[in-house]
Amino acid sequence: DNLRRKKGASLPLPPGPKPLPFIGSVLAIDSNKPWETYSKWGELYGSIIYARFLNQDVIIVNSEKIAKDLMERRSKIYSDRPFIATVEPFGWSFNFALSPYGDLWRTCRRFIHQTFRPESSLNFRPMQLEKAHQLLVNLLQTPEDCFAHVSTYTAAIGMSSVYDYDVLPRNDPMVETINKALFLGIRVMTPERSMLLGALPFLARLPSWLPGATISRDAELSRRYVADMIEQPLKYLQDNIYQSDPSLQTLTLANSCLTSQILQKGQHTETDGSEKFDEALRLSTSTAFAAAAETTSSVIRFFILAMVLDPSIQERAYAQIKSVTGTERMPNFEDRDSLPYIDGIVRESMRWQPIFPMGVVHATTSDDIYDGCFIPKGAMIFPNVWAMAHDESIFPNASEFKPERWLRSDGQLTDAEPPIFTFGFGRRICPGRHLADASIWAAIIYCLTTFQFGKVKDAHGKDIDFVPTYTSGVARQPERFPLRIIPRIPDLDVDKLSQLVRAGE
Ligand code: HEM
Repeated sequence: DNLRRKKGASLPLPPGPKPLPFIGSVLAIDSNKPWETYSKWGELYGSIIYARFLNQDVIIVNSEKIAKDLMERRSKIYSDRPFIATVEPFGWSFNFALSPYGDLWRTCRRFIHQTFRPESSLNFRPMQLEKAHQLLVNLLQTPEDCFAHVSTYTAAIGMSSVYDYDVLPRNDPMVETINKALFLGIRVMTPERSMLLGALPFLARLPSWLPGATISRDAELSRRYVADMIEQPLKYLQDNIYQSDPSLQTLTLANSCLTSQILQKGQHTETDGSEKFDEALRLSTSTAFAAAAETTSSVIRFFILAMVLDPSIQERAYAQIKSVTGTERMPNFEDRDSLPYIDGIVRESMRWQPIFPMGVVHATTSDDIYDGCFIPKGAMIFPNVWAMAHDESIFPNASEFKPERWLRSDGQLTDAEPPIFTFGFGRRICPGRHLADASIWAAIIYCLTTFQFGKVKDAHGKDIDFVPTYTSGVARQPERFPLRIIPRIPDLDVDKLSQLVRAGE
């Protein structure tokens, strides 16, 4: 069973566990934390593992080197996405991040790339700082809604960079729609869960009035929320995109936003007005703002969690900020190179608890041979990003949040590559990573300059400890935890905050 024929030669599949009958192999995996099972298998079988789930070939990759050998160096045949049974029922076909490797994907990817490549992403920095300022105002006024404010911050950046739409400072209806739309889908979009649903497809088709038919009801709700999430911005665009006389066709959107860039390009290409163009426009805009929202906010929540769990880190960070920019102004992007400890924090916030612990699944489009082993066409490739981020030979005491691991003894950043693998691999690597990195840096530096994050205290002034818990699904983030947010500046109010921000501009 462990041998496959290719061009007459028998090559072994990579080592791995014996296939269990029927759905047993999928059920044997804790779908809340599949990376733990795969890491244990790694100890037995090595860094590249073959497993068969139902009738599906799966290759699990536990090392960054092998992930890059396959998905980057051989990206021509490792860039497909597999069929994911939960995509359609949950209304997620809007998301080209899950589309097969083909023409539609290529067009969307090109659209996104032109707006979010490194040089173009710089256009968004003033807007990102403006939103970070709003985040501080929100945290100052209603610190108890911290989690919601972080969502608003990243959704605001997404909506602005994609649609030039300014969200309300709080409780924006579009932001609420995005959050609702993503919440249900994220939980079932893992390949393991989707394979189970694929094997038991009747679950997705049970009438929603049947007691216990949660999946079917969730799917129906998710479809409705996703439709709203796509419709609301489109309606906004229809109402606002052209100046009052549509025959003038003059865009009123900011030049730098994704929609405007695509439309300008579309007006000069043969695809203008075609159905394909419209579809690519719809897919790339809705994917970009959905992909920008909850991902970036999850990283910021992990940062806040790390600060609450070990307050000494914020003190070191604040000491560096004070020594570089003083206390009379907010730092800005030009200060970034002089604040290496903050970059250590940014990198740890990405690495410590990767928000896509199993990356996003790839699939092969041809047979391949790696290290003498056969890799079949159509195999799912699972990059175990968690294992890569917790590789003790690269990150000793990996479960600790330690910004210094990125720093030399003189306090400067080492030459090590930042944990880019948390953004994926090869031709599918996250095209929003430059925007995300700047959003995370801006939020972190603004927060560290302004606030201390701490545990809630009991009646005797003692910290109340808590055990963090996490959401599960294709993306992961901390569940709400109790915290205090204390301004560093005495009597800080909105006016003082504005002065600091203006002085930093
Ligand atoms: C910290 C924040 C973010 C993280 C950790 C993250 C991570 C990822 C990962 C792991 C993938 C899959 C890569 C692969 O298949 O190998 C991905 C894809 C994608 N991301 Fe992000 N992302 C983030 C923010 C963003 C932002 C801000 C945007 C907005 C433009 C974005 C847009 C996309 C798109 C469009 C794809 C699909 C790419 C494709 O399939 O070709 N992401 N992201």
